[in-house]
Amino acid sequence: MAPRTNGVGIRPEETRICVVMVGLPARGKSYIAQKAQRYLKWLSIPAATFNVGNYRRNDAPHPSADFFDTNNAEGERKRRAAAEAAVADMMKWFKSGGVVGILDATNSTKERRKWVLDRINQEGVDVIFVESKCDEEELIMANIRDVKTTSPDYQGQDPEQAALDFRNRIRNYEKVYKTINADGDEDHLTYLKIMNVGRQVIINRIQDYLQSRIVYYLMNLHIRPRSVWLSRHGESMLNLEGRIGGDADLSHRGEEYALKLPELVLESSDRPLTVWTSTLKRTIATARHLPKHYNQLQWKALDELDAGVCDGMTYQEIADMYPEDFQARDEDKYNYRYRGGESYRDVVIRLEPIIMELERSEDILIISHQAVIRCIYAYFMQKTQEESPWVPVPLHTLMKLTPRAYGTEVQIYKAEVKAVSTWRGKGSTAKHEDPKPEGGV
Ligand SMILES: O=P(O)(O)OC[C@H]1O[C@@](CO)(OP(=O)(O)O)[C@@H](O)[C@@H]1O
Repeated sequence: MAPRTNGVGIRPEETRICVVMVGLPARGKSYIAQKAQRYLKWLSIPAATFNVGNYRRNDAPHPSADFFDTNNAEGERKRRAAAEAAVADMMKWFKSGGVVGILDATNSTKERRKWVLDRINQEGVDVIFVESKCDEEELIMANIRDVKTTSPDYQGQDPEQAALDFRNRIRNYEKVYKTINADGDEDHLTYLKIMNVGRQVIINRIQDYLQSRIVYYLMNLHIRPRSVWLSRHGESMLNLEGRIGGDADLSHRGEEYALKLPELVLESSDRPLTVWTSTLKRTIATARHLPKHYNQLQWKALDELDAGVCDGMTYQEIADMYPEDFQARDEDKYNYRYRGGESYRDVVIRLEPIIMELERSEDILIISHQAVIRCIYAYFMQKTQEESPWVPVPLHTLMKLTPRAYGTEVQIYKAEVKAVSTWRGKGSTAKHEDPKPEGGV
């Protein structure tokens, strides 16, 4: 049999990349590492982050700033041992099928980068350095406040003291920090240098497909404050009948939701949003009462999962006509592809440009469909492929997702307009049933 890709163009058994983060503390490295990991896993590329700080904490849980002074021999030894332990674990993880390992540490000297490169190359793994360089005081201060005062290093300490100590720690790093290729003798390295979170980027010797995809994704990230709003369309005529797919109009209650939506949006935001809908009537109709000055854009990629030959059927009709398919879908809902239609995996792949554009943009409201919203929600909330196709996404509910340093905050706004439930539990052929309490929104 010909070798198969995992649907996103890579052959996992032939690819192993280590992304080595570089940069002073409080430059958003962990944020970048966490985002990259989440994105890759969402695309079914096995990815994991190895945070050297976590290894160092085993040996030095609450170090003060002078621990990080390069003249402190004991500190130096412990920091080096932590880096070694993280790299060793990553190598074990690669042997168990890992594809992209992310080494989250400062790696801020040439010597350390040389050591990391030699150590990792010797195992046959490619290295790409990703440096986050930032000299905007405001961004750095926000990072100090946001992340470091909640860091386990400063647990139980006065936040003001913690911030002061943390600034001294940064000073110690600054004494020895060398940006990549500052002296022109690191030109052989594969690297991406991101300045002031995307304002300027330098790319050097990026080699293959997966590396360029990672770089492309990271180039699109920004950390300006913003949120993403998600809503399904208002209840449709087919929802009322428990029929899937189609291109139906809104029901009477669906129209009511469309009228209520501007109010819900204004309650959740004081800035104008850009609205993205699918190309289907029910999402366009749901968006039509939003303020005229909101830009609107229709995306084919936001259309509902294509149910192929089952389009327009009820779950009962599918179970009667295609019993094996009905069962196969329940057994592996993420991978099951409707005859002549799509799987959740297919939807994720077609949503990739949406995610890329979302990362580049600021406040966006997406009005789409049950399966599509589940996939976008899974990206932000790190839902697994087993969980995501079953997440309840009720009608007439607006969700606001706000990316934070270590995850995504969710706020829910419910319009008080009744609607049927379109959630379906495993094995069930009910037209409408209440979602099980676990998970979802
Ligand atoms: O994957 P499941 O759970 O079947 O949910 C997807 C289904 O949700 C529905 C409603 O049942 O979405 P939508 O409300 O956008 O029409 C179907 O069209 C779609 O096939």
